[in-house]
Amino acid sequence: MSSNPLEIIDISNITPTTSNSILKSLQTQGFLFLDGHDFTQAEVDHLFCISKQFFSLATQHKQQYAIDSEDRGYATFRQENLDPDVNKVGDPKEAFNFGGFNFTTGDASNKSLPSIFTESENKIALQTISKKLYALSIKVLKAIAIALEISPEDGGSDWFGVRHAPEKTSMSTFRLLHYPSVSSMDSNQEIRAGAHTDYGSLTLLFQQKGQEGLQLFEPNASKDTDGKGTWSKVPFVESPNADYRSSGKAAPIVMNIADQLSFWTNGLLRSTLHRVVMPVGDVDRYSVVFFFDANNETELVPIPSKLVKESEGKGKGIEAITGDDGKPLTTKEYMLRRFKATYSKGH
Ligand SMILES: O=C(O)CCC(=O)C(=O)O
Ligand SMILES: [Fe+2]
Repeated sequence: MSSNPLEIIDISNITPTTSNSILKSLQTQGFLFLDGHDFTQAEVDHLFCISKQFFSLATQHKQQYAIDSEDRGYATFRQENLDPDVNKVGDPKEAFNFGGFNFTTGDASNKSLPSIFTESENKIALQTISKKLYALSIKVLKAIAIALEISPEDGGSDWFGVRHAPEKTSMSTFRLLHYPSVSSMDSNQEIRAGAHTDYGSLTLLFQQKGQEGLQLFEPNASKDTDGKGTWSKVPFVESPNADYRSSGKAAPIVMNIADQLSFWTNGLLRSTLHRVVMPVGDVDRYSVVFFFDANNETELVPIPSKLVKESEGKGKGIEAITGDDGKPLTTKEYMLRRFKATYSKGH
């Protein structure tokens, strides 16, 4: 197994120690592995099976569900470009986005869905997974609120919870991704997903053994790099907990901080640059990503925390994204700005 640069944190119980370890990893690397979640391996296998079946459909069929202005639906090969300054032809991948969630039911509100996602067993699996992803994200945000010592008068450990209410609209997106193998592409391209930071609150990611390629950028990770930083591989890891492995729990889930949580904390938490590179062998990569965002009208204002106050002016703070009129942007306004720059062919 390749070496792992990230902490693996068990979040089955949110204690002050767990909360502080989460905060520390998110301050230094912006990435970590979550263990002690309640996803089973069978559930994750089913999810990847649904994904594979969808992507194996004819392109013409998939394009009937073309991505819309709300970022929902199918993005075809090379439609998305996460690093347009460097990549002129778009990323060599395809994706399907579910959005407009009601997390109390787990239902997305895409205008139409291919039948593979609505067949009863698959539909129930997708609803269950969406609800679990919501619950896991809220749990992590609660731990972050505890570590940030937000006082009860200011909202306490529910500070994030009220801004990520399950039934209120948000831009949260559940995304299936497929990066075709090199041979099927006949290309020398090395990057599968260009370098970028994510846009919302936090991101959760499932990947499969033998299909690695995700890398994160670590500034000044090594003295050899002249202060420029290095790209570190994010491997697939098994749980270090033998009970979890033997009881059929899924492997630890990759988690990273996205831009808005970085803004909210005056840059105390790092929204880390990451990318996906080609694998060593000739393999496809399937990954599943959950981008979790605050409710649409949430204003991007600093979190009432002493730690956040102390980092004012030190990191990428709110001032970097306030509108020209000096008013704070809302979550949705910020997301729409970023989407505009990401799609090479538009929606
Ligand atoms: O496929 C992956 O591992 C990462 C994808 C990603 O970073 C993204 O879609 O934002
Ligand atoms: Fe990303």
